Amino acid sequence: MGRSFEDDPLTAALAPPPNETPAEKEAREHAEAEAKRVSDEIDEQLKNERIALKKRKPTVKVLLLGQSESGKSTTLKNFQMQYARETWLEERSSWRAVVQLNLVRSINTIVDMLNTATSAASSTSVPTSTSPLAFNERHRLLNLRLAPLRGVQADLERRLGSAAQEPTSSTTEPHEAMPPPPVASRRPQEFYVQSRDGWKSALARFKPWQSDEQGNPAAAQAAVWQQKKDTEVTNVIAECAEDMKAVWEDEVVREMLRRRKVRMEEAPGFFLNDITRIATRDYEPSDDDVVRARLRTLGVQEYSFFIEEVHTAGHEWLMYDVGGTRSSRAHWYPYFDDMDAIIFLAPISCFDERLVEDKRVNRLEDTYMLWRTLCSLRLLTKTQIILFLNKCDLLERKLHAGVQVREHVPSYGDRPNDLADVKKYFQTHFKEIAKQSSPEPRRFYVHLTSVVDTQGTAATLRTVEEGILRDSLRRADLL
Ligand SMILES: Nc1nc2c(ncn2[C@@H]2O[C@H](COP(=O)(O)OP(=O)(O)OP(=O)(O)O)[C@@H](O)[C@H]2O)c(=O)[nH]1
Ligand SMILES: [Mg+2]
Repeated sequence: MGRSFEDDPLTAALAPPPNETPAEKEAREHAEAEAKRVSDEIDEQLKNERIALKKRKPTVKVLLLGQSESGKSTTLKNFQMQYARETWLEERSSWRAVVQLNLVRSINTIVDMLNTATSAASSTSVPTSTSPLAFNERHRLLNLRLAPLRGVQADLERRLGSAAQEPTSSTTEPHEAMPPPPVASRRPQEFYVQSRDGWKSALARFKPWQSDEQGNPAAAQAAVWQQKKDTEVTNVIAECAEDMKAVWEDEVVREMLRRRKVRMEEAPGFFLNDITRIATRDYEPSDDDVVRARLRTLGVQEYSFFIEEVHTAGHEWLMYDVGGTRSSRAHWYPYFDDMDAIIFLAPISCFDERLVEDKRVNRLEDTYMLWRTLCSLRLLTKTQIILFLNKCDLLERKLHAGVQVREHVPSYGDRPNDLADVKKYFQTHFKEIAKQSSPEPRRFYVHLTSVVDTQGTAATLRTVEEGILRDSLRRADLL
């Protein structure tokens, strides 16, 4: 049986009092009308907010993928430089420590080799197929005079936030099916920083003193200590400038590097041709220096910036930069289902190199494998995937130096070993992989890039940005 009106406690509580006077009734009705007016106002406000929210464009999310050293962080730097100029300028001088570290590491690598070579030269009398390198007292002196740079490297590494752990090859045996070990795989070890907010927390230790830190004695003391350290490091580097230049430009050293098949110019964070400019007491990194500076990424790091547009209020962009070594790739997957676009970096100059973390694997083969996997994922059928065939400048340099693609990529066959043909071949190959592995037909977006060339990259980024935005808005409307 249904309950009567009087039985319902809520209705009873809201009902007017039974012995209400006309004045009380009038006051009550007035209060109720006022409450309704306020309630309607709130409803209207909520409705407007909902409409505004619907009108507001969604955040654009982009994931950068590719093997280690493919250029993901460098692409992100280009986006920052172009669209988050203020943050970029705030951070720029903090990159000095990274550039200094890159330079010092390169010199220490050469000095290490020189040490080994000079002691071997003085202790061995075994005849070699090539004439012995003509090391002399000058080389021994250079070794001695550059010794302080070891302390500088250790200090910079410690302060940048993490012990340097280089990914090592799981085996030293060459893979049977692979061509001989690549010349470019012998390179200086590099340094990485792991932090949730990417390079920000690493660079924070090198930020100039902020006036808003006044009144905080601990921060002030830390800043004084940091400044003292910065000055010490910079002084040692400046004092070694002439010797660094001498060792890098030395003909015997160059010959030693050639014989050992070490191509310093192709290594990440190459600054040896800029010693005179960088090894000074008042060195300030330029935009190009920051773009070329190498700091390896571990984990997944999020960066946000706002891109203004002429006809709309603009959009917030969230970019996710990931570590590309094999051990980092497990972290990629959770980010796949929420992205508007993926920019995949394929470094096509690496056709004759092997993975640092596994010397059995050719870097181009590894990139093909990643690309194939990405294109085949059902989860990504609606995600725009943009391919950057990157490091075209290094590709050109290699071809110019006479490296033959067909010796490392047998399917290249008898095609001419020139830049245009090689680029065309790779482009077609990646397109074919996408076509064969995609579960549904998808558009092939490709750009031939050298992301260290900031001007050229700026134009590419504008095209990419417009394409991603168009797609993202179309999908937002469909939802
Ligand atoms: N010459 C040349 N160097 C490049 C290019 N792209 C990137 N580099 C350099 O290659 C190095 C590696 O680039 P990163 O952007 O750090 O590579 P990543 O993909 O972020 O690597 P991980 O963080 O290890 O996954 C850096 O020193 C860059 O300056 C390019 O197109 N040409
Ligand atoms: Mg990176």
